[in-house]
Amino acid sequence: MNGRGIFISFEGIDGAGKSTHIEALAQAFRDRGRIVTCTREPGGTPLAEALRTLALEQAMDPLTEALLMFAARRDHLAQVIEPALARGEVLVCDRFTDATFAYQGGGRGFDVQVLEQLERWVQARADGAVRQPDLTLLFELAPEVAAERLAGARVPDRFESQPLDFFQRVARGYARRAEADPARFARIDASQPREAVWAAVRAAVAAKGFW
Ligand SMILES: Nc1ncnc2c1ncn2[C@@H]1O[C@H](COP(=O)(O)OP(=O)(O)O)[C@@H](O)[C@H]1O
Ligand SMILES: Cc1cn([C@H]2C[C@H](O)[C@@H](COP(=O)(O)OP(=O)(O)O)O2)c(=O)[nH]c1=O
Repeated sequence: MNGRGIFISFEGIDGAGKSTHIEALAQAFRDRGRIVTCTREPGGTPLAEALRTLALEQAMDPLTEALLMFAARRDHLAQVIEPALARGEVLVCDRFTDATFAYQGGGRGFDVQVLEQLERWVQARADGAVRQPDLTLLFELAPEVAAERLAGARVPDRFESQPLDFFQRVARGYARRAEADPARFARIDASQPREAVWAAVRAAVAAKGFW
């Protein structure tokens, strides 16, 4: 059963606990009869996954890194996100543009005005509006705690191996985005036990009237 298209993004620093809940949220929508696409950024199409590998493994200057993120996003929007929303499906995405503002803008210190221009170009919809998620679940957790959770959990990539102060800047970048658009964001205290975090995710989705 399809309804109106719903676009939900998961955001937060590495190790905040996003991946732990994404599939459960997708399943909860499926249990309510919805068709769900679970996807991620950078990635989600063959081209964008190739760009992801480059961005996560190769050293590059900050503008190149930002352009790769937006190039991957453009392909993902055109091939996957916009078609799924047009079909009235639910699209759950592990990170979207807020991650670029947090990691490239906050973490790397890249010019946020340039990112805003890229955002307007890359996310332009056919009707001229700028595509944004309908709901962004922002998992907030102290970088020290996230680093402890990640220690030993997986091999760190080029971002995960950054020092704590990088993630403090990333977290501030996310907070600025949330403050600028509070209606879109649900800020979730990710320091709670898994069950309490899951309850907060469900409550945020319910508060939007999505089920
Ligand atoms: N609420 C929680 N309390 C303690 N550990 C958690 C919690 N949520 C997730 N974890 C663990 O923390 C680690 C990082 O979680 P993950 O979901 O992969 O984070 P992310 O996708 O945000 O990088 C994993 O080992 C996961 O099992
Ligand atoms: C979408 C996006 C991700 N990133 C970074 C954040 C993450 O460290 C990394 C990959 O995200 P993620 O999929 O969360 O990594 P993992 O599969 O290891 O959990 O890319 C950016 O720097 N900018 C962006 O625009």
